[in-house]
Amino acid sequence: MTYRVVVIPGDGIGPEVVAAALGVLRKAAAKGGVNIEYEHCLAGGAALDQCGEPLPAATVAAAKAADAVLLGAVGGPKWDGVAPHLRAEKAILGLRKALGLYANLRPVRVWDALAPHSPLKAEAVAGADILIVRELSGGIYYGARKEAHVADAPDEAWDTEIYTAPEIERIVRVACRAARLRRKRVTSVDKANVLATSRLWRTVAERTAAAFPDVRLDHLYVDNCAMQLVLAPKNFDVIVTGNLFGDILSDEAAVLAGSIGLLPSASLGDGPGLYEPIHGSAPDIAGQGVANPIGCILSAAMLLRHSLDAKAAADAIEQAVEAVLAEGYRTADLYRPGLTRLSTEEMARRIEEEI
Ligand SMILES: NC(=O)C1=CN([C@@H]2O[C@H](COP(=O)(O)OP(=O)(O)OC[C@H]3O[C@@H](n4cnc5c(N)ncnc54)[C@H](O)[C@@H]3O)[C@@H](O)[C@H]2O)C=CC1
Ligand SMILES: CC(C)CC(=O)C(=O)O
Ligand SMILES: [Mg+2]
Repeated sequence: MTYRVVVIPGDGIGPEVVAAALGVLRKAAAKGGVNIEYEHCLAGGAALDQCGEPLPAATVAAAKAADAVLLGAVGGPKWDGVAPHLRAEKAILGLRKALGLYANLRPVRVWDALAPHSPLKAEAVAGADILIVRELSGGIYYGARKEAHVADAPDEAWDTEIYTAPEIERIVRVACRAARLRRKRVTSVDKANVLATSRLWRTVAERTAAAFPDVRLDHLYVDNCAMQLVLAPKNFDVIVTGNLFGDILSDEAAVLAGSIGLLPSASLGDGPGLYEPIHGSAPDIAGQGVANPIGCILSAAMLLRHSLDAKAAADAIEQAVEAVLAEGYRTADLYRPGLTRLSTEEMARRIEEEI
């Protein structure tokens, strides 16, 4: 059988990390006997430049027909001035919606080789292993908003957060199922002391988790969670939360790992999955060959595991990443004197060799 993977490099460092990840994916797939055909598609600023819209219908159609999608990142200052409906970031939100991707899995793993160099206390982060389960197709990113993009100066704007019980139920179920394969703890994060959506979230989370008696559910307000994540990360197993809170907390959790360039993600629904590093297009370092490709490479491993049923190939990538870090190879974001500094491309080649 031949799998079909749509590749969307996007903007900024997106094409750099995707090229790196593709090399590693090809190597792991070849070694594991997994046949993959690739189709490159446009989205984001690159699509805006070439087609006049951030998410061409052809990209959506190709993604829907594929087994999985590998994406870099979209957006950047070049396109920040366009009308809101043309923003490059609309591509990512549109693609997630079109593919029905409601569950965003963001594993945060602190590699042994990196804990000693953490900006946080090494003993606090060493061994931390958290899975953030972020609701991805609802919440404030998708609610109605008033946004003035007229010539007159605006003096009011609003965004709306709507969550329904079925949306909360299905994401809490994902979190509880994931916890069963881990340390059987789910922390549901909300702002139920203020927000109506959060009070619904808490009630539905309780009700849903009751069907998983072997899983311990607790609740934290998001502000406290933000603090506990850096103070006592080892107290967390699975975190389940809404779209906005999950977006913010996962960037924060990247500090535990050492760099946002390390964190992968899988966005899952009932059809093809979308795999992307959690970072954005990093315009400040784009084009310099210094971006850390490991988040995108580990996203490719998640793609193999979740969409192509290729566990051995996924494991091979993760083991190679661990080995290369243990051997002291680092991109600029994690470089320290005494270690070996590699470019984006060199890091990918080193991981390929390790596989
Ligand atoms: N999924 C996506 O396509 C996302 C797109 N964006 C877009 O990306 C653009 C830039 O957003 P920012 O807020 O600056 O977030 P960002 O994640 O692109 O960058 C934040 C910081 O992390 C660094 N960084 C990010 N990825 C890195 C990597 N692989 N290796 C080393 N350092 C890395 C950057 O250099 C920067 O200092 C914006 O247009 C934003 O809307 C932001 C987040 C996600
Ligand atoms: C367009 C944004 C919602 C993308 C983002 O920051 C993310 O999904 O992490
Ligand atoms: Mg984000």
